[in-house]
Amino acid sequence: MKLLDTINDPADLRKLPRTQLTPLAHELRQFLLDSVSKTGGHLSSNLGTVELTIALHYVFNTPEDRIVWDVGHQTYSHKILTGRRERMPSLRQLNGLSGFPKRDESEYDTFGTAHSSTSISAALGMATAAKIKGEKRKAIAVIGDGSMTAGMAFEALNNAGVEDDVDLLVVLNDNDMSISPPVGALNRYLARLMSGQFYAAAKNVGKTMLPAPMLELAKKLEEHAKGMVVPATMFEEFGFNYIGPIDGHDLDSLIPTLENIKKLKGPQFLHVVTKKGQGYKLAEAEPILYHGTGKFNPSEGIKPAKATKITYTEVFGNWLCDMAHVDKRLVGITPAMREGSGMVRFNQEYPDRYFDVGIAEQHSVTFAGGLATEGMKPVVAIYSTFLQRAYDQLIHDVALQNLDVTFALDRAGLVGADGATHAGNYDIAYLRCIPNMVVMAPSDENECRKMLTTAYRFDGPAAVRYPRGAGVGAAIEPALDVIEIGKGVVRREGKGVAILAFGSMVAPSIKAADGLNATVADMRFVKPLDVELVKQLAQNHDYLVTVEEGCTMGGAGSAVAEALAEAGIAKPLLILGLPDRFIDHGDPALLLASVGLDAHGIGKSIRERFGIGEPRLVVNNT
Ligand SMILES: Cc1ncc(C[n+]2csc(CCOP(=O)(O)OP(=O)(O)O)c2C)c(N)n1
Ligand SMILES: CC(=O)[C@@H](O)[C@H](O)COP(=O)(O)O
Ligand SMILES: [Mg+2]
Repeated sequence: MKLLDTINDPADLRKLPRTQLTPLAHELRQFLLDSVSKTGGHLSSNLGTVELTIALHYVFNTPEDRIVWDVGHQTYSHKILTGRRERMPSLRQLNGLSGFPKRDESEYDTFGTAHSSTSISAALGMATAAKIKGEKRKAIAVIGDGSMTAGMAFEALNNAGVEDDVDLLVVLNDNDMSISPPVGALNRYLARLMSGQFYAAAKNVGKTMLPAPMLELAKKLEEHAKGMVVPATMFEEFGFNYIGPIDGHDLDSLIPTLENIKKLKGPQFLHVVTKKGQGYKLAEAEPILYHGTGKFNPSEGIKPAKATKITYTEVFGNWLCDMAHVDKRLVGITPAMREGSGMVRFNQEYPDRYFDVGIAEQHSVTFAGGLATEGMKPVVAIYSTFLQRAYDQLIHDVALQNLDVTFALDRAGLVGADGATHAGNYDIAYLRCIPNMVVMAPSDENECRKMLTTAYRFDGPAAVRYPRGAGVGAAIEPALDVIEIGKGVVRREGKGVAILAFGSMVAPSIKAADGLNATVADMRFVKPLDVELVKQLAQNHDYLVTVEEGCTMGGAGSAVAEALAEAGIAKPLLILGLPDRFIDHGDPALLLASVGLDAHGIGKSIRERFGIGEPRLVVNNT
């Protein structure tokens, strides 16, 4: 029997002798590779945290001690060791295991994560609660070097470092990678800590320039460095007891260190060094490719995808390069999502105008604002869900000053396997209420390109929101043409019912309209809304329907309702979109169908609401 099969919860793990942990790690790594290659998922980060996960559950008394995993994309080993091994084949599928920690999935998932850099704040909250309630337990935040770049992580360190009597441990899992290669001064600093050069530099500086007491300090630094218990200026300055760096794949190093830390009070900081993709050569060599995978054969590795339809992300990436070619003022900004946002080619072709600012959505928006004040033309490529982080910056630092920033909002609407945390359901509602903003939603790839150009040429803040994956397969015109701002187009003439569709919902609405003989308008603009078109459709039809892949509350349908009310038009109006609940992970088409946003669902909702019968089957008897 395999060791792994005997572990149904961490209590079983803690019964094993230390000598069995290394064989267990081998089994776990093999299980991960087999399992993720069949389901898809976040592979490299999980392969890199096998030993760390075993060590944490072995040393600490989970779930009594709380572990908060930052982002949570590295928690598959944690799921396997906490009673969910047999559910791994359902990972990220409808009604299956989530790809992230979820409080309602297991008591070991102490905090829901997926957006990065929240773990230290949450663990500090837990440690503080334990202190107030007089309960003895550790709260442990496990955070990656990429996630450590976010302001929020530093806000938490700043808060925690002065709390001498909280039982908090921050484990920095430093694999020298974000999704893409890591960026910024923090990364440089961590690299210096790891190489020990920092201490050599301190010593040299001490010898040549420093007065006697500082020389003494430099000597101490060197001594500590040799003993691997290194005072790291920055984390110590924040008030943490810094320990490390230690090898995060060496259980003989991890376990005694964690056992020692367990006895210490106050904020502790353990710096662990791991390798993304550890143990699977292909992932070690290409951690970016294996960060998030589909299904693949582990003995062959990921094969280049067969040419299928171009994705919206690629439409954006190509547009960005074309626009940069004709306008030297263009700068492209990504908060740590170069690959996902389609900016690899732009990075290669325009390295001086490409800015990966780290996982720093707030900064990315204000940085763009600053660039715009100087006449540059910033394009911020950002996932709809991550722009939520920068809402104040969007209002205060861009829109209020009417600055010329283009927002390319990827992953708008349901995203599928990543689930509710990553779904871009709210951007229409949160953008349309901001003065000065222009908000567009393309119905196909060609319209997307035109809208990006329109947003870019518009002298003010403008957003184009487009979904994950491919569109309808429309031919893309190479020209950089604009469309008229605030104008929709009628795509199908019909009678009785007019469907006012936005973005990705235009295609299924047209299909639905065939069975209803309804009119369909591609509204194109959420803001400014084409009020004239709304009035005209209201005049010529009995019923109006709006359809959007966004929350119905405050969304594009609400905009239409407001316009009708403003014009004093009373017309039966059905608003279709995403309901007022979080929608879990699963296949995107199934998810859309489950909320009635496929052609069948749209047609059905319209018939039911307005009492329109099924289309009669015409039988040709001749
Ligand atoms: C707020 C936010 N922005 C962006 C992301 C997308 N994202 C997920 S993992 C990741 C890289 C994290 O790097 P690190 O913490 O070092 O973990 P690793 O992938 O190296 O294991 C990014 C950018 C996110 N989840 N949350
Ligand atoms: C964990 C995380 O936030 C990212 O890795 C995310 O899963 C990427 O999503 P896409 O696959 O849509 O780029
Ligand atoms: Mg990392």
